[in-house]
Amino acid sequence: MSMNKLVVANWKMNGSRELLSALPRFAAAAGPGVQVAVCPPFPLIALAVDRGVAGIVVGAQDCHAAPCGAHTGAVSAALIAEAGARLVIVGHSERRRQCNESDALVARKAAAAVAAGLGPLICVGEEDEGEDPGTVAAQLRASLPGGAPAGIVVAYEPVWAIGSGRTPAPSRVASVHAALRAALIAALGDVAGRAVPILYGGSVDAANAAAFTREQDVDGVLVGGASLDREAFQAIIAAVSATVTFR
Ligand SMILES: O=C[C@H](O)COP(=O)(O)O
Repeated sequence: MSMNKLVVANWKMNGSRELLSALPRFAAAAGPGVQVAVCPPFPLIALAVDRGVAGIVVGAQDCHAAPCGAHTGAVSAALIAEAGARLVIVGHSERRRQCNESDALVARKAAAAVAAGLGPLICVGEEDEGEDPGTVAAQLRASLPGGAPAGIVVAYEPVWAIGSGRTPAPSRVASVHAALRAALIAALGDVAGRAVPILYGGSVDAANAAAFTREQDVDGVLVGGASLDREAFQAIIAAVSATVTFR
């Protein structure tokens, strides 16, 4: 049995057409059982897909909750899927903060993603260091789409760790992930709840990535700043690959 890992790059409002030339290098760094995904800004999604790099999944960073309509500047999940993306980040803390996105809106966006055939990567995380893991689990419960949604990924991103160079101890990440796993099992049932990958995000780098992904229920990492540096992201993929075990 393999224990697979997922390494996701969130370029945020960064990156360039030129940086897409690094995709083959990222794919080459992934060992067996490791899937790499890259989420560039919207204008680069179709370009990234058109590169046709085997082993790289392309994703978006947000979608609108409505299937279509008069929402100037917004992008629907269906159009993201048509561009060739396979997943979409929803509920990132930067959008929750900067765009006042609520758990209920995140849940609607996740539902829109599922309806369009995309896997929603739902982000949750506490604002302040040391908050009860139950707070994060409650945020996840309120951010999940209804029904029996397919393709969900969850990312635990403590807000205080994002872009700060500070990280929680791997054991703290493991305890939050355990609470998130329990919430997923309660909401989706045992089999579906256990199948959802739960990623850690927040100041992940090549030096700490392996320590997180060795923990129980840490199924990969969501990487911001370090994913913009070719060498750094390649090293993160390699470090996570080294933690994959087969038995
Ligand atoms: O989506 C990525 C996270 O916000 C983490 O960003 P960071 O790796 O720059 O801390």
